[in-house]
Amino acid sequence: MKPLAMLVPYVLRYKPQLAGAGLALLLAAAATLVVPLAVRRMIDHGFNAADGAAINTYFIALIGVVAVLATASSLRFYFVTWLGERVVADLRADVFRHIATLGIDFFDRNRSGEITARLTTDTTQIKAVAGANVSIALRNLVMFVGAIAMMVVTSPSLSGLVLVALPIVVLPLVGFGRRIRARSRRAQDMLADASAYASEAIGAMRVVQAFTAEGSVTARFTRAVETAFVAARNSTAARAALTAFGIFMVFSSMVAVLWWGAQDVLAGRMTPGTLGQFLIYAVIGAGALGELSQVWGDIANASGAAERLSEILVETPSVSAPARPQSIAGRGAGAIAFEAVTFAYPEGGREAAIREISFTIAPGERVAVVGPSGAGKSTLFNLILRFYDPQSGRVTFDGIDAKALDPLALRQRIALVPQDTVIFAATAAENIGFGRPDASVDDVRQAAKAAYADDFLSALPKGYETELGERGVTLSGGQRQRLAIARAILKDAPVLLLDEATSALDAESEVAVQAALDELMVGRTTIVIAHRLATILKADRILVMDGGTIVEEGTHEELSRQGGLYARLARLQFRQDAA
Ligand SMILES: Nc1ncnc2c1ncn2[C@@H]1O[C@H](COP(=O)(O)OP(=O)(O)OP(=O)(O)O)[C@@H](O)[C@H]1O
Repeated sequence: MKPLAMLVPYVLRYKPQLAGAGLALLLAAAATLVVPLAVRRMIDHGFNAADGAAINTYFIALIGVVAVLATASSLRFYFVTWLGERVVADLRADVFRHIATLGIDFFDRNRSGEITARLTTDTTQIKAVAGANVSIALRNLVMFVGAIAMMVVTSPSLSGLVLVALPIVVLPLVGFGRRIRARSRRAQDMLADASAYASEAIGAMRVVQAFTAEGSVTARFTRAVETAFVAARNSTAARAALTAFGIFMVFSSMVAVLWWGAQDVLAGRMTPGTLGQFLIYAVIGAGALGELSQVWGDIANASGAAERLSEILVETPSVSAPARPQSIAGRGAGAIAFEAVTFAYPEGGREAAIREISFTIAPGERVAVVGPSGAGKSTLFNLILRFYDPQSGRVTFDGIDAKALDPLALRQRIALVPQDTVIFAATAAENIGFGRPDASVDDVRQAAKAAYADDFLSALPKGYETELGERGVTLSGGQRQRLAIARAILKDAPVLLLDEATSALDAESEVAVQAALDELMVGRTTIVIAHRLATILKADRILVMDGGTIVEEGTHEELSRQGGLYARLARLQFRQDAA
């Protein structure tokens, strides 16, 4: 049950509720255990006493006890369920916070659907346990211990018999619990697999339908669900066996003890009332043990889920700030340099994506990076943003090694306009203010104006407050690009990384996007992965990449004259649109 230990610090944050739950629990248990005492008195004295008043007192007292029991039980339920919900809410937030700090390589390695499943289904499993089941388990544990104690008080000799039988019942239960945990872990893994596949397929439904792949996608999902079912069935079978075993062992040993007690009563060594009282305690104890064995299964389940969560929590960010990071002066000048940088992706096999690359870009310089597909252009961006650290060489920002910087401080000084703009399910204003949540409405509007996005944004049904993204208005390609540019303008960073879209826009959008970009590039160090001739012509310098190295460097005229890779690309590949 070790994985569940991770929950302890979470539960301990809420000591008052914990104390409330504990108190209610003890009260309820005590009330339950008082009842048999009254029953014995009734059997042994009550029925042959002529005094009806005594009987009445017993019954009234009994109602009082039941009232305490009812109140305490309801309080226990409330506090414990509250704790479960609270702990899981905290846990979810913590796991997400942690995920957000992890290096990009973590997201290369793990499917996003799989991570989401851990955040949702695994935590739900834990909620069931941290809430209701712990409550049931604790109640039954207290009841069990209480019942045993009262049995000893009632009849030490009969209790001795019970205590001998106990280990025979309990020890196998523990073994079962282990088996269940392993199986449940597997069931959760399979389920996460299925949901990861579903979210991938649903996200790509356009492509799925365009290729009429509905059938094969559905078949694959069905298979994944089927595997998850088999895993769940195996785990359930183990739990069912546990339940049968638990109930049989508990009740058969009780019957044996009862038979023994009956002999004592017949021989006159024990009053019938005492046996009755003992019997009720035995039923309570046995019932508690039976329930415990069921809950044990649930707890084992949750333990599997907790294990999956802790695997995420122990992941350490591959890129993090050094103990004492150096600081960039003020806003930063925006000088970028690569010094003999070699880098291979963690998942990319042994082949380096870039090799021994060196270049210097002065503040305010405008550099175009060109090269065939797979040359390593995007990898340059990944290293400048410090999504990864190079295996050898250094990447510097204003002369400081990126590894000596806090990645947050570094990224705050870089604005990225990616090839495909991600629009979040949020309002247009929130989408633009993404990198600067504190920006005022006015700032957002200014940025949108500069990005030539104000016209179409103002024309939306609710203007800047219109919901965009999955559940809202869909923007056209050119509009999305201008929104991304507005986002970058608002961020106002000294360095701009621009991954030019390969797809052509219609002439009018193209002009707007180009004008927006010109606005954005003013006064910033700009590195652009260029696909358009117009962009390349405006660059101060062109870096030509091929196979992970820089093969040519110069201006358009110089490189065209050389008649190398650039001249060939310029002829075949760069879009020569107007503007
Ligand atoms: N996350 C990754 N994990 C493993 N390998 C990667 C990863 N990203 C890129 N690569 C590999 O690194 C090499 C360089 O890729 P990169 O994306 O930098 O090329 P590019 O020049 O930007 O190409 P394109 O113009 O097609 O986008 C390629 O061989 C690619 O397969």
